[in-house]
Amino acid sequence: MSNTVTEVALPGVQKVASGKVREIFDLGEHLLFVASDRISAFDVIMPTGIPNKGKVLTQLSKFWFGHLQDIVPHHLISADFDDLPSELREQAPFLRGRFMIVKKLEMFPVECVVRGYLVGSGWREYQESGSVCGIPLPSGLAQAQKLPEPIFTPAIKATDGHDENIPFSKMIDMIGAEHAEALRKVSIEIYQRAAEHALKKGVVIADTKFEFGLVDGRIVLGDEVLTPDSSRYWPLPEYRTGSNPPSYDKQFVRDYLETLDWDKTPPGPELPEQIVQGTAERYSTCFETITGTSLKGV
Ligand SMILES: N#Cc1c(N)ncnc1-c1cnn(CCN2CCOCC2)c1
Repeated sequence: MSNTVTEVALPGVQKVASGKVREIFDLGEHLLFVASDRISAFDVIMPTGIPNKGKVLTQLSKFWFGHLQDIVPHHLISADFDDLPSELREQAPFLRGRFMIVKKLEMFPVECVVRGYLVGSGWREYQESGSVCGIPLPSGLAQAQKLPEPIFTPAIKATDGHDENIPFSKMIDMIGAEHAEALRKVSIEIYQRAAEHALKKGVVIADTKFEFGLVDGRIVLGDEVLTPDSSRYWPLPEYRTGSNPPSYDKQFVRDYLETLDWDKTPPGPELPEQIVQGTAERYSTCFETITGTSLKGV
């Protein structure tokens, strides 16, 4: 069984990008996205992986791409093992379930963030200014309160790797008003569709980040989509306003790390087996709750 925590290298395939938990490879006509089992907490990658995390996040993206394709086309071509090139099927069996073959897009250099609830950096900014990313909000909102309407708060990837919120006016300067307005509209629409579906299943999707690109001048949804890595997932039964609600997927890890004398800088501490197994169960339960299907057999 390969180690799906360390960076993936694939025979005869060029790696074009590497992120905290994913790698991107060039297959020639298409790209190959590979999701590892790495997990980060407090922006630090843990040395211990979560079994099947990469598979869960890949299969969740596949589900959401299908669920949203009547609103916006997407870049996913296949996540089926049989569609991999034969040398990868033979030499990288660990890819099963944790990869996406995607169309090459002309990417917009903007992260399209939609916030449905007042939490995180948005809550901190609201406390100081009564607004989020320059968007004025009603007074008297509580932490984690559902916003009257979802808000669109674009961001760019700063040189240090962190996300930097930008005003919508800067997004217009970067990509033009027509594309900026189209991305804002479609981002809010697909967030609302997904949040409504998840809520019926007992899950709050508080906010999320989309990425888009162009193919033949048409807007196409890229990246991963509506996963617990790109979104805040909260279990509805534990949702309360007035504090930071527990994360559906990462709370076990966060609570454990808070018991340690760790300064939240790398390297992260090893995770005990019961934290690993409990988190793995949360991810597979999350997948089954959202999709209504089992991960077995993927
Ligand atoms: N998805 C996808 C995709 C694709 N389907 N085709 C070509 N390239 C990419 C690609 C490669 N890297 N990234 C992340 C770029 N982000 C942009 C916003 O800012 C953060 C970084 C996307």
